[in-house]
Amino acid sequence: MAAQAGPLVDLSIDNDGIAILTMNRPPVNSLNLELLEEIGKSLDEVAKNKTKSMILTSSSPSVFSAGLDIMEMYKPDLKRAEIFWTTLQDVWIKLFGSSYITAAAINGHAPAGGCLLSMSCEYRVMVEGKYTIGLNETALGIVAPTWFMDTMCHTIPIRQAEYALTTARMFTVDEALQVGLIDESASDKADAIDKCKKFIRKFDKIPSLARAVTKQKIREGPLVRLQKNRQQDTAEFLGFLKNPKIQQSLEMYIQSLKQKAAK
Ligand SMILES: CCCCCCCC/C=C\C=C\CC(=O)SCCNC(=O)CCNC(=O)[C@H](O)C(C)(C)COP(=O)(O)OP(=O)(O)OC[C@H]1O[C@@H](n2cnc3c(N)ncnc32)[C@H](O)[C@@H]1OP(=O)(O)O
Repeated sequence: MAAQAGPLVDLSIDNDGIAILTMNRPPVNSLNLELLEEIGKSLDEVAKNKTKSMILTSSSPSVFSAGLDIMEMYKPDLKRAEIFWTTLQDVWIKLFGSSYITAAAINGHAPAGGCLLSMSCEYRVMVEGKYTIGLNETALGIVAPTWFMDTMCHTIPIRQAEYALTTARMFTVDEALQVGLIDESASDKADAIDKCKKFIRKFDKIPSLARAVTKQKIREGPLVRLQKNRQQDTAEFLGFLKNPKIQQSLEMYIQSLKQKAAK
């Protein structure tokens, strides 16, 4: 993977007071520990500055995020793996449970953890193209954690979520629109950001405390479930990493990604 040039995230506030959080870990914004830590810090900053809303996007021209960095799971240092997993849990709790308005401008592929980040926002606009979005864990021989599943069930009907999760379904932009996995499509990133802003402006006349408490109450179930089971969830993740069969599957998957990239 290319050496990192520049900061892993960019957090800017536009003239309307909307925070734009851009992931910047080329080539595919795979979520390693350092990127997750930076996303977490940015979410803290948005909350601390009482910014009314945030749009999550990517600096890549074709990938929103490739999901978790597989190298964090392949033959890992277990201490680092534990910190990696708890940092991912923290990011999800901060984003899914945020009081400010959130939207994702999905300007490219969004598999697995990339799909999770976008589903944790309140609104999704995806750029048209040959991009796909979904939770593909079962195709890798992995069981998506319960909070990944909960987030999908919070986004699309449970019947569709069960079918998508068990079949590792990756949705095209049109399919995602049809099932409600995304709310709108856009012609390019600028259009996606504009559409996210239009969504955010819908709340101009809604009292912000009522909006925030309503959001947090409707999201309370999945949040409480993870908060109560955090240690067990982490133990399951570490147990999964110690399984030789899983390590073998990850090795094969890494090889297939590298072969595809070399073509
Ligand atoms: C019983 C209860 C058990 C509970 C246990 C809990 C277990 C849960 C564990 C894990 C959960 C995991 C969720 C995840 O997020 S796993 C990650 C899944 N992600 C993917 O499968 C996506 C893989 N990537 C792609 O499909 C493509 O890269 C794509 C995003 C579509 C972009 O395609 P393209 O632009 O053509 O880029 P390349 O494929 O050429 O890739 C460029 C280089 O980037 C490397 N790469 C890609 N994805 C990843 C990744 N996720 N992690 C690390 N590295 C990645 C790829 O190998 C290329 O590298 P190189 O240039 O060195 O060859």
